[in-house]
Amino acid sequence: MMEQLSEKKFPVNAKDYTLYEEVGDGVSATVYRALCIPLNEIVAIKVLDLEKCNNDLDGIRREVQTMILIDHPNVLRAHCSFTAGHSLWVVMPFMAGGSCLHIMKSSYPDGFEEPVIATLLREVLKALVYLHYHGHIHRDVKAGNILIDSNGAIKLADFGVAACMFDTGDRQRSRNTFVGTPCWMAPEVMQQLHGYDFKADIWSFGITALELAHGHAPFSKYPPMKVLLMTLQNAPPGLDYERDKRFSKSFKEMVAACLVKDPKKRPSSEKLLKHPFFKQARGHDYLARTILDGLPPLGDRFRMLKAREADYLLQNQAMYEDKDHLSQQEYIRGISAWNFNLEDLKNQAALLPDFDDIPDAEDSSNRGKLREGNGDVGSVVERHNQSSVLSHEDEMNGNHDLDGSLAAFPIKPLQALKGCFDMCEDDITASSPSWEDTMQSESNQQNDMLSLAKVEDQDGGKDDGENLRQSSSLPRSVIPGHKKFFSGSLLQDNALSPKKVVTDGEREYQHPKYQSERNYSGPLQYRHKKDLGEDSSEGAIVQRKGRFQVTSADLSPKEPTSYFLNPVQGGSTSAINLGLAAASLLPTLQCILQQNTLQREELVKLIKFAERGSVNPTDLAEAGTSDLPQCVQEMHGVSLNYGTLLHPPNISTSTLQMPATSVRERELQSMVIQLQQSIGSLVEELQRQKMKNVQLEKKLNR
Ligand SMILES: Nc1ncnc2c1ncn2[C@@H]1O[C@H](COP(=O)(O)OP(=O)(O)OP(=O)(O)O)[C@@H](O)[C@H]1O
Repeated sequence: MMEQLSEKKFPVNAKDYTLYEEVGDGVSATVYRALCIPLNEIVAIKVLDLEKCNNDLDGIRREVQTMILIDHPNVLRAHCSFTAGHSLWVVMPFMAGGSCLHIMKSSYPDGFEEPVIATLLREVLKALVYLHYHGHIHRDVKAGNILIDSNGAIKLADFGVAACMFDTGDRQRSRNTFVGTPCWMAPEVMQQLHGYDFKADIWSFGITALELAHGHAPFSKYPPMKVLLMTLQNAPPGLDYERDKRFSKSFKEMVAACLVKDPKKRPSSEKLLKHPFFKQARGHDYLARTILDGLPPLGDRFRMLKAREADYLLQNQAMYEDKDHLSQQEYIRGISAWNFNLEDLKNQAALLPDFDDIPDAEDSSNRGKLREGNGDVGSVVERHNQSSVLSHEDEMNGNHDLDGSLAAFPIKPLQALKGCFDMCEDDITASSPSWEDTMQSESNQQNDMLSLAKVEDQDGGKDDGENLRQSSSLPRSVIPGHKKFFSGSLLQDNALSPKKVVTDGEREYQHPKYQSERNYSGPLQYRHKKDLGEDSSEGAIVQRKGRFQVTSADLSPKEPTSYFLNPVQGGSTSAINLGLAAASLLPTLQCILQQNTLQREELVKLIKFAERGSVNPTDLAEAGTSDLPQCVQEMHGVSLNYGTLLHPPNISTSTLQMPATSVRERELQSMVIQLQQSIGSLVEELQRQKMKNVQLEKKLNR
């Protein structure tokens, strides 16, 4: 099928297509059913508003390129792409069933039955095996990106084409933007301290399994900031409470194996594919018979869902008053498709109401298992940050007061690290040691290439390790007149950017075959170690640095981007609309943002410094210790004051004889609290300015 498609020449001109009804939308893209007139074929066209993604056009170009070159039956491949006015059109096969999220929303609000889930997930996993093998991290695995065609065939969609959509120039410069969707995002991606690899997709896969089982992802009712905190602090979600009785032990084990906070302990996609849970997976026709049968056409379903969303928004308008600069629609969508950075996240969260009063099964599931493995997180906050003391019940629920959470945020990464990376095997509460052990030893003995070949055989797909090159050559004919797009390697440029940052103490492998692989802007950022014979299941790090640790200079196109990008010249839509009055605020906002970023960088330095454990209490007592991070030196006076507060002269001898490590820990924590407070006030200021900006913008638009 894919081969046939690739033979066809899809025209790269808007006039050759007739757009029909809308069948989906994302952050800044709308998807239409359409007719390709010359080929008389129904297609889907994703129309991206380039004005909303002015800052990473090169990244988008690469993502589309990837989508075109991909060749696997379970991965949605683009036929071609081109610009039309200020939009980018991506032409794809039409997946008449829509996304699993849409199907659940319209017909299975409480999730699918287990055999359906196993069938869906096995197809997704095959896609991940392929992508990971070829060095891609999908980064946005979720039910909304699992598409199904009229025959029940499954394809994983969306290569982060929209991942940059929310990035403004400032955000890019802030160098700490996340991409992905908070509910599905792995803790290490949130932490941003050690880089992440393809195991991040395994976490998202586990969350997607829960989403398919319940009809929604864990924590999906919460604002992003809260999701972030809950993911970092709580024990991983799982299938282990009352309403999950209907699910088998092997399903529970499979989910538990994916949702381990330490990425090294998560199985690779290949290994996971051998999990007994997938034995119950069936064929395409089973899906067509079960979940597609009787569904209205995709366009009608989409219209109904939109109408429901609009109703909901209307009913809850009061809740959102004065917060209209937040995207209400996106929030109601269940925070799917939020691409955000830490600072924006805090700002957004500060403006959202607290939803803690909504009872939720996931919360109750967390009762009793919270703090396992990272039990000190909450207590540290209680000891050291009076402003963010949490009630016991809230803590047990993982339902921290939002303000408290915000206030406490900067202290958390330091603590949460313990939870994320020192997590013991107990995390896999329901996990069967027998499966894990068996898989581990099997995997160690097996030749990865052989097992991969087996997987591909099942698909009838081809993968002999040369696939990347083969697939690179396949679509050369797809876009006439754009050969330069395909000349040379798929991963042609930017790989050896002199600005590439390698995490301390860790090397970045570059196989000669992939030496020209890019190192930023999207999933093609990492290298695979298989060719070296290293076992990827042991967490071989293929990516040490995400696109968002790259400076704006790195992001400047390294080759002409005229392929589809001529209409866009930078400057966000909002900036264009601001007008003079609003523009006068910009320097202030930029200044605040810059300060904010600097503060954060200092914090990260501090955290890294603390991790290295090189701070010694006496060092802290000596002013001007030169090798301490700047922030430690600057905070020196504060640290001593806090030290006095924490250990007043009349406290007990046992406290005075506290081990050096805990003294050091306390001192560092007090510094972090100080930094946190100044960040807090900067964030507030930024927020005030943003509000003003929005009001001015509104006035101007009237
Ligand atoms: N080829 C397709 N056929 C049918 N429907 C599609 C197709 N591609 C996308 N859709 C629908 O459109 C929705 C949005 O598409 P897509 O995920 O690509 O946009 P996005 O802007 O990247 O969104 P997000 O950021 O939420 O993932 C999908 O969830 C799906 O329901």
